[in-house]
Amino acid sequence: MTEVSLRSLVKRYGKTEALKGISLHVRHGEFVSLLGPSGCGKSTTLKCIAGFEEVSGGQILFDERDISRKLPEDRDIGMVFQSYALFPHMTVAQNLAFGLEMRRVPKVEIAERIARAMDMVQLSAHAERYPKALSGGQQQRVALARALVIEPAILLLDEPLANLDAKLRDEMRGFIRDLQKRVGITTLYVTHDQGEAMTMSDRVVVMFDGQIAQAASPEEIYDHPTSERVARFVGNANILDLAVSPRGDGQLDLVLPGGHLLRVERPACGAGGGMRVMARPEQIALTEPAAGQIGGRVAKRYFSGRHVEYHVETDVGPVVVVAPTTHAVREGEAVGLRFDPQRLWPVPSAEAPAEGRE
Ligand SMILES: Nc1ncnc2c1ncn2[C@@H]1O[C@H](COP(=O)(O)OP(=O)(O)OP(=O)(O)O)[C@@H](O)[C@H]1O
Repeated sequence: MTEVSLRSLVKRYGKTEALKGISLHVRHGEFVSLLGPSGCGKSTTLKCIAGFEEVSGGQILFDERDISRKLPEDRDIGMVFQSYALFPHMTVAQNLAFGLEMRRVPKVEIAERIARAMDMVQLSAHAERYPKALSGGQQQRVALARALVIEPAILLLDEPLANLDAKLRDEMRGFIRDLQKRVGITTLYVTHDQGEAMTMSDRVVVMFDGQIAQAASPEEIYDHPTSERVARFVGNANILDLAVSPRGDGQLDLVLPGGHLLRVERPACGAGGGMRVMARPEQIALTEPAAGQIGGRVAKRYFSGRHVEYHVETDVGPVVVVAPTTHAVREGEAVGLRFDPQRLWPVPSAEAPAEGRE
């Protein structure tokens, strides 16, 4: 197993600075997702690690070895792309054998390793088929087997599920994660799908504009985003403009329009500057009007089968609440909203007014 360290990595394409000095440490056997909108530099990061792109500055280390200048074939990586990139004129077994033959692995061992890899991706019966005789999901499993059969130190996956339909994508998430755990291989996974990143990863790295905005566990990213932008990108977030007053004991007082006072933890990321308050839709309770900390009126109601989403007009602006389907509130009805101070999270905001305003 291998650790990966990126140190102040810079990549320029002409005048475009695709990576603006990113630093990241990926531990032995860790599954880390790079998540962000199109053009934020996810694929460029992976290509630099793989050696398909030359870095413009900074270092890439595998364990303590600086591999920034090594050729891709000398980096000991396995890679899977969005397009399956299997050789169409070769059978599945031949596709897997290719990388091993290049590495001059003895024939007997090649056969054993192919058999093991095919078993790992549960496709042993398909070894003699050609790629076109396989479904998209099966082809992607072959691509995984081909990446793993060379027993690389690191596995790099660039949007491997993007070409699959929604149901298959869900199945493949679990499949890839289980396989990665079994093999115990250090893995970097690129996706713009936050559901994928959250369900599969030990750690999620959120990137914007060639920089890392936050790197943390899925739970930490979801509950404690370090900026409004991360809060909005990962899951649904109500960002509320409330009067925020810092206290001496490391907490913050939030004052609601009706006068209710909520005391919340002051996040380390909010040391100075403006603050807004994040409330996740499923963490707000819908009540009778009199029982709410603030009042509102249901403007829209969307039933999704699993839950109901309410868009509520309130004194602090529109608030989205997700409630169980047992709630039966109609559009136009007056409601109350209750916030759990433990679940409210202040986020620094460039645009928000300074702390302490009334
Ligand atoms: N070969 C290239 N030549 C010039 N600019 C490039 C090249 N590859 C990437 N870029 C630019 O670098 C930036 C980062 O691109 P990158 O492909 O890493 O983004 P991404 O986050 O992977 O996006 P996507 O999800 O759309 O693939 C973008 O502004 C892109 O236009």
